[in-house]
Amino acid sequence: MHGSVPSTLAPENWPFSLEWLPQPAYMVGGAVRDALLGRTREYLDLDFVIPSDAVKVARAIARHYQAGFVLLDPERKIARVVFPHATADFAQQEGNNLETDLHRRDFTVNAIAYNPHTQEIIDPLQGYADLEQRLLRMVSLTNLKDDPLRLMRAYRQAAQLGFTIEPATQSAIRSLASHITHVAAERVRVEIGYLLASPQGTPWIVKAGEDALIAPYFKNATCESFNKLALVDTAATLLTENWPQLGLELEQYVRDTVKTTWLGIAKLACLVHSNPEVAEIELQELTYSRAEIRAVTTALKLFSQLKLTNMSLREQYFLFREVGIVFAATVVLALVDDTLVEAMSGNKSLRVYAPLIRRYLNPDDLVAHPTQLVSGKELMIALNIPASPLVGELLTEIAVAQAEGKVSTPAEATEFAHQLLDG
Ligand SMILES: Nc1ccn([C@@H]2O[C@H](COP(=O)(O)OP(=O)(O)OP(=O)(O)O)[C@@H](O)[C@H]2O)c(=O)n1
Repeated sequence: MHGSVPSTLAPENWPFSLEWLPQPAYMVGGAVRDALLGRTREYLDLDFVIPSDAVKVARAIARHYQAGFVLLDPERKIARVVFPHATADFAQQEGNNLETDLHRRDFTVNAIAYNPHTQEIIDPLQGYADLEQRLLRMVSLTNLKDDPLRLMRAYRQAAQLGFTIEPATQSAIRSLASHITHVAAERVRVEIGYLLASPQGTPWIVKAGEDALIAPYFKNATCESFNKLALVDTAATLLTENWPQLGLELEQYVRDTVKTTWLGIAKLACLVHSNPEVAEIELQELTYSRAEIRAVTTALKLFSQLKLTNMSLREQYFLFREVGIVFAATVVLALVDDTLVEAMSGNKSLRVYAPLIRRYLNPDDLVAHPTQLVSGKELMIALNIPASPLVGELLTEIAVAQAEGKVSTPAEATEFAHQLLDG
């Protein structure tokens, strides 16, 4: 039918032997879709449908290969086997036959099955034709309604695959938009995370916004907020071209479990309410981690300070202390703001931040990266003072003096603190 079956589907490339699968058994979902598209995946993520005993099969494979086993859904009988470089999910077939199972899925391109025993492709919904046209077409409106996360998955998959959403599907999504709030916020957060993670996601999160899927989470986001997302991508490219090290930082994840890069943090800062307290509530509702919430609110709070010219060394010291590792994301936000406010050419605007960026990237710069000349304990002994907030204040003043070049040795630092006390 579609020529030869791609070799990426072949059991030789699986983390387990075909012998472990009963007959019949089917591979479905993203792995089949991507193989037919010729897309290679960094991480192998296989989905199997088995008419009966799916959990039992998964358990046996996990045991034999000493792989991890997770019972994902005891009711629907779905289990996961986690190999060092791959994951395989085994689900009990829904309904009496494979066709019924495929008819319950989200989009036609995700409803193509492959039988590894016979090497047959089973495609009752003509998903292959949609793959060729690079179209995401719903299986049915009812299916979208049954699991409204699928509304958001459409935009995310369109972004990742470089597809478009078929017009009737898009209308159906619009008509069901209010259903998105029936889905666990955590699942929505994951999809939004993908859309914010790369420039390919930007036009699609804008579309999701136009189709009323984002408003329930970011109630105050306006057209301007969405327009800023593309500016974030541009600003990040500009920074990366000029300071590759800063570009690398933007790609770093804030936390491994919640997949948000610093670039994602800058984009979240564009969508949330400009008041950090309201922003915090919005992000909490989407189940963002505390580290991520703090990153967004810090960037929001500090980006305008980066623009101040003639900042004293003292002010710069406190700015770096507060901004910490959110620096790159904060510069991005400042650049975006410049573009909006002054329609400046990027390069001209970049120059404003160059001195701060150079400090940040220089590990020996004492304003951005102070070292501790004396510890609190040493100070307490040398000055004969008890533990109190005063010790912290003295340490800060020493660090500022060091940044200003007034002290550079432990002895000078102690003497400086002595004078402060006496004065
Ligand atoms: N809300 C969902 C989630 C998944 N699926 C079905 O389950 C398959 C596997 O889901 P998942 O692994 O989440 O996504 P993939 O399509 O494999 O794609 P990706 O790896 O890009 O997320 C999908 O292809 C689709 O057939 C669905 O119908 N509805």
